[in-house]
Amino acid sequence: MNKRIPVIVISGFLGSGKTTFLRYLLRESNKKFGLIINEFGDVGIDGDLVKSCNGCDDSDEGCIIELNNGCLCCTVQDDFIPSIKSLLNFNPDIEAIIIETSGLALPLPLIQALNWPEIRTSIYLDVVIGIVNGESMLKGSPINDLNEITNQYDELNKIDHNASIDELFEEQLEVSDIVLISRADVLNEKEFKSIKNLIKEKFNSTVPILKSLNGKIDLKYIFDIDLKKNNYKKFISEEHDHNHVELVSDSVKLNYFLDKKEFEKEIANVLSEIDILRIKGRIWIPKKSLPLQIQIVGKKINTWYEEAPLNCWRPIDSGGLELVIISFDSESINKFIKKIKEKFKVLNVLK
Ligand SMILES: Nc1nc2c(ncn2[C@@H]2O[C@H](COP(=O)(O)OP(=O)(O)OP(=O)(O)O)[C@@H](O)[C@H]2O)c(=O)[nH]1
Repeated sequence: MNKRIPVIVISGFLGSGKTTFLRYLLRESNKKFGLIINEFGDVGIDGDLVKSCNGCDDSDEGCIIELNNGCLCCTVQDDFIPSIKSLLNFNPDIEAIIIETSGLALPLPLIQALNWPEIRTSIYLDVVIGIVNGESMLKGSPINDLNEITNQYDELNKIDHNASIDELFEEQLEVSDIVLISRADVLNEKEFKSIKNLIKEKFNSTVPILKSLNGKIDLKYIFDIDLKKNNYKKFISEEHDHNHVELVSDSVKLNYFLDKKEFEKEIANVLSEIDILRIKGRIWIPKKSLPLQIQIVGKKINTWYEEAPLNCWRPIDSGGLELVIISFDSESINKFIKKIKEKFKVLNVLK
């Protein structure tokens, strides 16, 4: 009989640090993983960022499946089960499967699906990791700048998103066997402890709550069997609401010339006028051999040069930009795209 393959689930709100942790895990563990990367937005930036870490090159993509449908928990039958089957069929030598859920996915339906008859003889759920943005939790919310963002929507008399964000956050943490507090590098000891206590009290949690410094943790918590709690098991038979935080996303490609400094300055200016939840993508700067990776959470801008896979979009002979933008409503995304077209020396807009 075949050995069952362990499955590791990584969850956490948008921008909490899931891909950063996954990249660390892939680089540091000497294992062959199959990966399912679920993203919100039609351009797979996260998948591109993990390809180089997983030892897969462009000709070996069978071990990474990218699902850009925003919510794996809603497409279990159509996407998730076939993805698990395909990983197992094409990569009989994988030692574990890692699922990075989108920041909007409710982990419970996914966890329950791992027990479906079609796949449960081949795999088993090993550990659920919940990641929390430590910097934003200092302000009392899983999202950076939530107050500013909700003020904007209150003014527009739109919707109150707090309830569903809280529910999503709660479910992500309730089912976790390990909680990682990201951005521990920018927290002092007192701040880390206060967030840890808050999580412990709120969720009556006895699971390990660890510091994650740019994804770095002690990996014995992932691979040491004795430390695992199977915390999700107590929720497995419960009926849960399947309400979602309503978000929208769009993407933009532009041909333009800017350097790194100018880009960061201009984008900070745009973001001082418009609140956007999450932006990711890359820009190609003329004469630079590597693209500049762009990661923005709230107003926090992070950039670095790193290769992108050969099959991703690139401008032909000039500089260019490709961004995925995620927000609570399309109005602010449209405003954002309009602004960057005005501010940057755009040559043409590509769709
Ligand atoms: N300083 C610092 N930055 C971090 C840390 N973890 C993540 N980040 C940054 O936070 C941003 C978002 O991190 P990601 O790992 O892409 O977050 P994510 O949860 O995968 O985001 P989504 O895919 O949008 O849900 C990036 O700019 C990261 O470099 C950390 O521990 N410290």
